[in-house]
Amino acid sequence: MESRYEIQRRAGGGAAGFGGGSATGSPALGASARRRKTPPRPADYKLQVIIIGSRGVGKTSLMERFTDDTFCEACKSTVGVDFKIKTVELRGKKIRLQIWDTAGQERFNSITSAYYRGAKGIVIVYDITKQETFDDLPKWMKMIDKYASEDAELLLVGNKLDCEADRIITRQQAERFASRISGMRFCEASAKDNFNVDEIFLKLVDDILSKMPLEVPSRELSNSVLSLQPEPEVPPELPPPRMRCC
Ligand SMILES: Nc1nc2c(ncn2[C@@H]2O[C@H](COP(=O)(O)OP(=O)(O)OP(=O)(O)O)[C@@H](O)[C@H]2O)c(=O)[nH]1
Repeated sequence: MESRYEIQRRAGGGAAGFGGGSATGSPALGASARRRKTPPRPADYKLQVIIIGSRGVGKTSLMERFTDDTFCEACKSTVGVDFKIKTVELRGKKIRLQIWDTAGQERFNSITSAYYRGAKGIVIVYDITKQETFDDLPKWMKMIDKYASEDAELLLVGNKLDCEADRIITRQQAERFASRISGMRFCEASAKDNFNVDEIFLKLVDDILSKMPLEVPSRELSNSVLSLQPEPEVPPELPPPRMRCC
């Protein structure tokens, strides 16, 4: 699939994620080291999530913050699509999450649209400091209607919450937008400050899993999401936790 499309691979990017691991071991390893190595438990599920939204809203930054806990101040624009893999455990299941980061530039729509179909979850990002990125949302919704699976979970994310002083789009505006779309959740985040980033992806995965038949006792389901990572510290200028979506 990759060779059919233009895929930009950033340093440390997704290419290594597929088929990764070194189950067969390397000749340089001693026999005892090889014996000691326990093969990782295979994933129970493989899920694909796609991140869409206008140019420069922080799609790549959100993905990289979640997968590698890194942030790039001056990133190159994504060309076509990129992806990263992260394995998470939720609801007693091991999930191999494949995150597709798409280019925001319209000229890549014919490439990126091919990745909507397989996505169980779609993160639609705008920049809270840029009106045009919010005005573009109906355009992204049209792409979803046209190319995505009907049962894909939708999450609207207002990114760059650390730039509160430059905010143009109010939380209420975005909440109104999300409330008009059936099943769409809404959340504000900051890839830069690592605020609400884990929550975005984990909540989305949890919503996807909640629609799948799982053989897990119900008492295990109650404390699944967010037990993976400690709650991020809330910077003083950010809204109190009860305002957060995830
Ligand atoms: N202040 C702030 N800047 C951010 C945040 N997230 C991303 N940026 C910056 O915004 C710029 C664009 O970020 P990207 O992650 O490349 O945006 P993108 O949506 O992937 O852009 P395209 O690939 O062109 O579609 C970069 O300079 C980032 O450093 C954030 O949460 N806060």
